[in-house]
Amino acid sequence: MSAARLDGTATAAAIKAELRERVDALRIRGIVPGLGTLLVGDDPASHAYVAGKHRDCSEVGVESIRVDLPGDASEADVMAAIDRLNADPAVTGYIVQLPLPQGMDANAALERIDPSKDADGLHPTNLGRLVLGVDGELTSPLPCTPAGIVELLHRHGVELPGKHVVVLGRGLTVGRPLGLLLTRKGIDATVTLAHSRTPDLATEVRRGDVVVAAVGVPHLVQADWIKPGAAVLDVGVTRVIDHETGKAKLTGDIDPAVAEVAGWLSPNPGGVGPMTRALLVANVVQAAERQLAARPS
Ligand SMILES: Nc1nc(=O)c2c([nH]1)NC[C@@H]1CN(c3ccc(C(=O)N[C@@H](CCC(=O)O)C(=O)O)cc3)C=[N+]21
Repeated sequence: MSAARLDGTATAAAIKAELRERVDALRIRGIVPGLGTLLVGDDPASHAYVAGKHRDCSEVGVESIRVDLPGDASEADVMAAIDRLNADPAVTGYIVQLPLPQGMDANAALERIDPSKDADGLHPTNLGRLVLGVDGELTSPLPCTPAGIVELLHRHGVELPGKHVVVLGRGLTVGRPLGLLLTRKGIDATVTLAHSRTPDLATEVRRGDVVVAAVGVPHLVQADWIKPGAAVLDVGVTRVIDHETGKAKLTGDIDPAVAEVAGWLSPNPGGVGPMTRALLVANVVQAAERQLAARPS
């Protein structure tokens, strides 16, 4: 038996086709959605991610506003760039690409973002609304990876109400907000949020009907940790040098043998990554729709 594929590439393509129609409808009403990205420094992985985001935007008719600062930019430079993105009417939503260079206060940067333009859903106001349970079409954005995971499961018919979801990792962009989202009314999962100080990960993971691994430890999750038939989502990415080719290879948190036990498995690449990007574009389009709704008629 081999797990069925949670195909993020195909699902993201379907979401982008739906978004294109919403973008066309906005353009008719005179609103052009635009995604801004603020990237500090020259980390090649971050550059590749940002380029991918702008590629997605061009596919759906969303404009791109790209701001790149050198690695030696000061915190004041970053704050000033954020203020300009807040003020730029062409930018309906934007992200500050993380991580910021060593020593820079990422939380201060996130707090400076206009919450109505927060395409990552990581501003404290929007994280607070996630806790309060305020969201929906015309209210506030959800963090992209958690929303992408829920959407990926939903569109493959994997039900969450009453299920036990084990999340590995408590990071700001995935684990922490995913736990909050999954336990909300309407999604109704029971969540175990495990992390590097959890004593016996294998025992925790064995309880999961759904397992989400977002820790960045290559092939951490073993086949004998998985309840047969469980849905397994591989979020982590680590660049590992392949000993045969000598080249860096993207390696997920899930051991490949898990495919023999799981009922569903998200490939990596091609799973959660493309969903994160599609939900980012969705947040930008939704921000533009909120602008339209707020416009005096
Ligand atoms: N403010 C902020 N928001 C983010 O959403 C954010 C961030 N900072 N910093 C870095 C992480 C990482 N991240 C990825 C998104 C998509 C893929 C993705 O689509 N990956 C492809 C493979 C790409 C490749 O081959 O290099 C895939 O999974 O198929 C990867 C990584 C968003 N992040």
